[in-house]
Amino acid sequence: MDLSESVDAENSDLLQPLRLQWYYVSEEYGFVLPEPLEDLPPYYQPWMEIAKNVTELIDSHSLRACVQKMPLLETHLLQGHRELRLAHLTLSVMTMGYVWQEGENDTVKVLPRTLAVPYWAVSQKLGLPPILTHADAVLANWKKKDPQGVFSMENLELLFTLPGGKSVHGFFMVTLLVELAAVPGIRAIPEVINGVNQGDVTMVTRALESISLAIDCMREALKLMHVYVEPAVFYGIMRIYLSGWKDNASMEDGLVYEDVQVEPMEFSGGSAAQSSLLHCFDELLGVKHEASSGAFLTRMRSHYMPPAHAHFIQDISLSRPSLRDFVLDRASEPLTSAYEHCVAKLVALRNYHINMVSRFITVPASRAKELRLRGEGSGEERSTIAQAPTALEERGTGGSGIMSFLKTVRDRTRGVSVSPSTHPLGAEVAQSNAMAGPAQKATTEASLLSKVTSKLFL
Ligand code: HEM
Repeated sequence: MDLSESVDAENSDLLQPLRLQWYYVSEEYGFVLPEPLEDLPPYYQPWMEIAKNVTELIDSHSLRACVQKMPLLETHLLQGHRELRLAHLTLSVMTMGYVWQEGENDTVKVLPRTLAVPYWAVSQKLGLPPILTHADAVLANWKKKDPQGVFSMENLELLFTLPGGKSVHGFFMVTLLVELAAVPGIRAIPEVINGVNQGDVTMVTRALESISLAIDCMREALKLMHVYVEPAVFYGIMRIYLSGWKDNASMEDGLVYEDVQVEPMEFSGGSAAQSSLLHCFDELLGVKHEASSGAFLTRMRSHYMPPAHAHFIQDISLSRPSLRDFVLDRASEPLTSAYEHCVAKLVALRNYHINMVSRFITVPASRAKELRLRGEGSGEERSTIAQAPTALEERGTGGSGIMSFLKTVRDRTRGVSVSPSTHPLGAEVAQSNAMAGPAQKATTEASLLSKVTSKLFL
């Protein structure tokens, strides 16, 4: 069975012990695609040649012309899941470049058939949308320079890049390290569910302890974003290439995929909201999201993740009795404390992320506004922040109203606590609330790296 197919009913019967391999989740890599292919068969070289040179072609304003001259290739020669994932990534990189080559003021209404037809076919086979997703840009876009070496920023390379130089490598590879840091927590999920089914309090308690440790490691890995990504470059240059054509004022009508469908289609841009990690932890802990943020997250899950991973999340949500009910029912102090730690760590992670979004989006957005109003700024600012698309100013790449969305999601996470007034990690949560961007700047790269790599077992 392929990762793109849904898990069969027999396997997903939760009376059997839950296993990661049913859902193509790796014990070693979690949701990350193990050892992605680097090249397609020779027939697909026209795609590879353009996709490998996308940034240069954008710089010289010639990507659109190249794509229009590209031959229309068949997709039936693509074999197996990894070839399809590489094809999707290749076509996604070309599409984002094609649409946004001239910035927000000269977008296109039609994606030419040379790109649209194979892109649609590959997307259908994978169950992914025809736009760059987290599953492409992060999960399937990596290579170790030294295959025997560790997963570290220095030893990781992107297969494909987009405009933004080193910050693009930083953004995708730090996100990859967050995915990898979560793996022990993902491995512990079946233990929690199977432990609850067997009424084994000790097993559930231990598995929850692994999960809270893994969430801590995710937060440590996330800190590297401040070291490897320039906020001005992220905001002014990179962000547009991640953005989509749904709820986007500069592409109000969406995009016509030529020879696929006459009517335009709308798709959200790439975002780590499409990562399966937090969806899994939310479902396990019983976090119930508020209507509109919940609808956004459900849309990300249903349409922007590999289907087998979305199925895993769904099966976690369906497991009965729920973990939270089990914790309340058993009233065991170590079990309750382990559950509360997970909730608190997840709140702390979301708080950290909110502060990061403020540094990478809110602050540069207000500077960009100021520059536009006053027409000032250094040469560097004019070549980065000042270029930022105005349509994305207050919206996430997925089109959401960023801060209120993120805070609502964080508050709902906090709300799942079984003893909110006596939060065991109240102080830690409060501290992470107070840690705004500049404070983190003071943390040296060396100390961050040593902390993270010492926990990155891989
Ligand atoms: C510079 C780095 C980052 C920025 C600026 C950023 C920005 C955003 C924005 C604007 C949203 C709102 C939804 C959307 O627009 O798609 C979002 C959501 C989200 N992001 Fe990030 N993000 C960053 C890195 C990461 C990383 C590394 C992860 C971890 C894998 C992550 C995980 C999430 C999750 C899970 C959501 C959904 C909301 C939630 O569950 O709390 N983000 N992010």
